[in-house]
Amino acid sequence: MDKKRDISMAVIKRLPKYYRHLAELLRNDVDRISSKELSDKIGFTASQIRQDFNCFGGFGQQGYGYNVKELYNEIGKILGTDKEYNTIIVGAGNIGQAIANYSRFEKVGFNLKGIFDTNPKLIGVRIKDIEIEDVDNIDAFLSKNSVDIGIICVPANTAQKIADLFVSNGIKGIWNFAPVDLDVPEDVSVENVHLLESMLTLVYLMNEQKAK
Ligand SMILES: NC(=O)c1ccc[n+]([C@@H]2O[C@H](COP(=O)([O-])OP(=O)(O)OC[C@H]3O[C@@H](n4cnc5c(N)ncnc54)[C@H](O)[C@@H]3O)[C@@H](O)[C@H]2O)c1
Repeated sequence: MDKKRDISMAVIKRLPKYYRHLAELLRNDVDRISSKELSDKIGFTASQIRQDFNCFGGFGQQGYGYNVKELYNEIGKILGTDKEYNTIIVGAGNIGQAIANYSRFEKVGFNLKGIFDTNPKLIGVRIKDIEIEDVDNIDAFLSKNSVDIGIICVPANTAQKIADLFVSNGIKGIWNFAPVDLDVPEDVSVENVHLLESMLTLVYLMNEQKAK
């Protein structure tokens, strides 16, 4: 059975948070946890948690609470962290370099394979063990290397061009940091990280609190 079928985006968006908290419980050698204890830890209500888990078959809660390791593995499978993903970054400026230097991604199976830019001052510079290449080499690179996720860290006015380049080379996942809505075919998934939108949400929430 396809467990992901008909699952709402709201539930899917909560899964990474469950996954992160379960990883912490595992690091702290916690074997079992009830939905009430998870609720105290995560902040979602216990009934919300049970409802979320029921979408995926309930994860076989028996007796007292959930088996943390099993729950962690199951949620990992649903999210797809039981596989590894090859990634490339296009745009090696502030954001691109920050992502390239963030070591946690590799620990959970996101393997950075290439970094591309147009700036001659950056081409040839190494970030960790990867040399930044000219973006003109990207077609050749992608014809030789299998890449799952393309990460867009270029200015907004070139982001669509880079997305088109990814799509034409068969990349099916795009992590987009540029503040534009990309136009891609249906079988290509895009996750936008629009920092300004996030900041505007924060400001809205702060002002709402003040108004109470
Ligand atoms: N830095 C932030 O805090 C921040 C916040 C929100 C959004 N963003 C967005 O993220 C993106 C990157 O931001 P940044 O601060 O890292 O910018 P940046 O100017 O530091 O880096 C952009 C890099 O893209 C390269 N580039 C330009 N055109 C290219 C092309 N066609 N192919 C390959 N490389 C190309 C540039 O040479 C540069 O190195 C932008 O769209 C920006 O709006 C950044």
